[in-house]
Amino acid sequence: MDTGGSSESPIETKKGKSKTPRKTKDSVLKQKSPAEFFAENKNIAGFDNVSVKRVMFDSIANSDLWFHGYGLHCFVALNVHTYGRCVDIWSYLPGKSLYTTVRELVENALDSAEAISELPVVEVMIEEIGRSKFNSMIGLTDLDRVDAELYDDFETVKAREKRLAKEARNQEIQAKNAALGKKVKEPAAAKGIRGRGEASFYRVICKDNGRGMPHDDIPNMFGRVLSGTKYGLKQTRGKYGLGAKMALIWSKMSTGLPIEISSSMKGQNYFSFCRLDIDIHRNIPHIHLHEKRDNKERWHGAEIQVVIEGNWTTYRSKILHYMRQMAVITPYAQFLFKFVSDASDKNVTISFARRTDVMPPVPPETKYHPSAVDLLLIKRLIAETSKQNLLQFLQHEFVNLGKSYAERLIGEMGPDFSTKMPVKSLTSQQIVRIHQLFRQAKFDDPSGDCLSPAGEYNLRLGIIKELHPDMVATYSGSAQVFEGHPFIVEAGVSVGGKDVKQGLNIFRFANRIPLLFEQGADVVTRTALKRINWNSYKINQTQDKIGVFVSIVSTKIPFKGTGKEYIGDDIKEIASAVKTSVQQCCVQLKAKIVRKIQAREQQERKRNLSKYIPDATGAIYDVLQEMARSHAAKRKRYEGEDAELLKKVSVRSITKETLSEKLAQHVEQVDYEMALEYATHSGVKEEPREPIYIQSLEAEKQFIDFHCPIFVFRLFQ
Ligand SMILES: Nc1ncnc2c1ncn2[C@@H]1O[C@H](COP(=O)(O)OP(=O)(O)OP(=O)(O)O)[C@@H](O)[C@H]1O
Repeated sequence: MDTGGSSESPIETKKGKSKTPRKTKDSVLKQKSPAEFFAENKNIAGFDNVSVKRVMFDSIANSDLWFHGYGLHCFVALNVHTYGRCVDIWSYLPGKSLYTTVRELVENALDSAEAISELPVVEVMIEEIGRSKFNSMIGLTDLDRVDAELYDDFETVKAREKRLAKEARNQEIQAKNAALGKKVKEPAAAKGIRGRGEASFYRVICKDNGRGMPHDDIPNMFGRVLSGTKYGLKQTRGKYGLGAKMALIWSKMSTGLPIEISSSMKGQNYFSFCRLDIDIHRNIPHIHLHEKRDNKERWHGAEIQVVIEGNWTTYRSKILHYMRQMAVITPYAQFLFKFVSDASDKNVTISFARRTDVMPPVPPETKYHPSAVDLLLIKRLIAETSKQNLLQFLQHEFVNLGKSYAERLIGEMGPDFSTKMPVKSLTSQQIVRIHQLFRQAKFDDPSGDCLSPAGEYNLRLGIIKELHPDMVATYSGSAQVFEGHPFIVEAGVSVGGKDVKQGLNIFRFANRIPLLFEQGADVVTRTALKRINWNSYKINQTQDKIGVFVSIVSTKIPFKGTGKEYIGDDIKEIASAVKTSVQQCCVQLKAKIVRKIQAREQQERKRNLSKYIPDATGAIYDVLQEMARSHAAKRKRYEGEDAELLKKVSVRSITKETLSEKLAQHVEQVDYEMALEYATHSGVKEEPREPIYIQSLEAEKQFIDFHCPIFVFRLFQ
């Protein structure tokens, strides 16, 4: 009989004995530790390591280079997209990790200093480590290459010839251009093919003056994924208990080196030193050294040191941009950033000085809002509460739930519930009922008391210091709520400035963290691009240099993903608050812009009018002379007759009307209205105010010579 040999039926051996069915590989149940999961999915935490390189198709298709350059261990896949004659090559190279490591350490440093209300001082150093140095650090002998073709930076004879010919051609073009007096581009440094095996290891050190860590907690804080002190309902930069561990996981994966932590808390006479790595499979710290050392200097804070593979060349500007934006949103902190390399021309030292001692208050921890909890959370709160009965539980574990409202809610829950019933005795169904009611009932919105926004002052200060704009307006909205979580949006809009490109320059901050990636999908970008009618505020969206700064703080920032890169556009409360805040800034700016336009127009008209200064001078001179003549005629009349009256003969006031009339008569293109307007703006009133008694003809001349330039100056200043 044919058994069919189906995979479901036991396999018959030749001797007719049955064998235990062999399970296919993918049906074996496995577990993964959180550390393993994040090691395999580093990209969700911002440790993406895929690089994309666009290459001319022709230049690689028939070339050995293709196979040598990308065909070995670095090659992952050839992207199916072709762009004209180019293809994208996706390769597994250390990418964003250096940036994310710096970011995670800096944010921890700031959280730590702010938690003890200490004005933060954060020092970051990235030291480039060449391959030889790295090898000697790990005790690996530096070997010379034997089989050169084995390496991904190997250049075939053909490829070398081609490159040299191209370089020679370029030089020739440059020389020709120079001879023709054309602009000559700086020749690019002779590239060759840069080996990916060159220096790409970095020691990252971040030191702060924060609160430090308790000695015994350090291993778990750094060696156990998803462990941290920032899980409560509180506005902090950190949230997931992941960042520092990801830096360690990446260091373990790329260099195999452990992380080193030095830390001391205020008043401690020792500091803790801990060197550890992480047991990825068990998600537990693997401690190499953990000891207390003498703290002679009595410093407090932490210094974290980690060695990772990375990419400074590509991420240099992102890292510096991040530090710069951090300085904008944290002007009360002092940052020192250093990049140190063996090639001293690559070294970078930047310090961002503290610009204010005004620090936002430490955000307090708050309780959950009834509309923001789910079933699991209610169960957890019940398990953790110290309150005995249902009424006390509702009153004390949630915000905006007073005694009488809690009693009304319990009444509404049904006959099975009572205020005095022990909260720990609630059944699963009863908890579902509470949850349902929390969803349906009305509650006052949570207040923003638990939030600590950067403050309009700090925002404005940061913008002015970093961008030197021509104009800036800021706005701080009141607390609002999404899904039971309070949030505050603050915004700043600037026009003009240093190093600002034309069009919209968007700066996003969430819980005082600058967000630099995934800009296109972010609520701030979308709002600025699509929902603000810039023209109506007299701002030209494409020509003006516009800075849009939006800072959102909340006990829960609805980031998309754990990488904290952007806030989606799908929460309507946030989208609308962002729009209002930006609009409010624009309204303020519009008033300034209108004033500026008017001043510019007036300036312009004056500039135009200044062409007529000589004519105007003549006209004014005429007016004054006329006055002097009439004065002289009077003098003549009284001379020898009435000495007393003669003494009183004065030069009468010149009025702006007289002046304007004369100007209009004598100055081409200036009519009476215009002259009057100018005379008024220029402050020409009655001149001279007091009668002037001129005793001689010489004095008359002096009067004219003195007053004529004054009028001209007033008119055209
Ligand atoms: N420089 C530091 N000073 C004091 N404590 C620190 C410092 N760095 C880390 N910690 C402690 O280690 C914990 C874990 O840090 P980690 O960066 O892994 O996560 P997190 O900051 O809590 O959250 P997130 O993953 O969102 O950044 C922190 O919650 C904090 O208690």
